Amino acid sequence: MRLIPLQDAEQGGAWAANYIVEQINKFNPTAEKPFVLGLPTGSSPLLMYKHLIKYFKAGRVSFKNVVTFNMDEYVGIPENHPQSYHTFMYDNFFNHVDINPNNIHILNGNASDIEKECQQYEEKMKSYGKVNLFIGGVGQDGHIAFNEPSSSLCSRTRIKTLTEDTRIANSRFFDNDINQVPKYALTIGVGTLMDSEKVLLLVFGHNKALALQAAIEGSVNHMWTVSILQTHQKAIIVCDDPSTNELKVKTLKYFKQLETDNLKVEVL
Ligand SMILES: N[C@@H]1[C@@H](O)[C@H](O)[C@@H](COP(=O)(O)O)O[C@@H]1O
Repeated sequence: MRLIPLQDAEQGGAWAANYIVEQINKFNPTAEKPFVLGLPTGSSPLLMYKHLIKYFKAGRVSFKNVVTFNMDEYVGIPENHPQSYHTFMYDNFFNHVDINPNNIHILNGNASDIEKECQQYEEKMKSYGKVNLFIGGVGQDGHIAFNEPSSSLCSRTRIKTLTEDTRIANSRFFDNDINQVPKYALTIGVGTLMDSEKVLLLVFGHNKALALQAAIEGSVNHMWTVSILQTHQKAIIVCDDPSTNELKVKTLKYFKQLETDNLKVEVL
């Protein structure tokens, strides 16, 4: 696993956006052979999207031949609800770039047959071969997508019950009222994420320090689903300074030395 310890979320967002641009351009996608990109929501990727839009407008990247799959979506709120992940993605990214709407995939949390919806999502992903790069965040309890503690580390796309911790954390988007936060979500599984060719996680803020420690220094454990990335061949975690609070000084020093040449951020 690579750890990219940067100063703040601004640098982290720019680093991740540059990495995505580089990966897409290197792949040289076409309509027949698109680049498949997995995408997250939440506050962690906001600056990354901001930079991606800027790089698109500067002509550094095109999303014309990029196919996207989102990680998750709430169950039981309308697609056009201000806090749905559909709304988030169009407002913060899709409406500002040249992506073909037919190439956008987001789970339908209002599907009448949830099981079928999840199975078709998996099949659609497989129809492209694999996801080339999945971007993610992490919850305070170490969840990736909505794979809450004790999720099977081999899980596939399915419905999950959100923990109280997650609902409290996400209530900041719902007038600080936990009762407005949906109880369920559809989410890709841990296994689904692990099938991606590359995974890049964004971890920012002191409230993510325990999750980052579990991810880097802990043992692989279903109570911290993020820890499974230790068994992925090509995983990168981009983090800011406050999120490293629980790491050993030695651990942080080691990664900083390893990545000396890669910690310069091009915020164009
Ligand atoms: N399902 C999402 C996760 O995919 C995300 O990683 C997490 C952290 O969000 P934030 O980046 O806002 O801290 O929130 C939600 O629970």
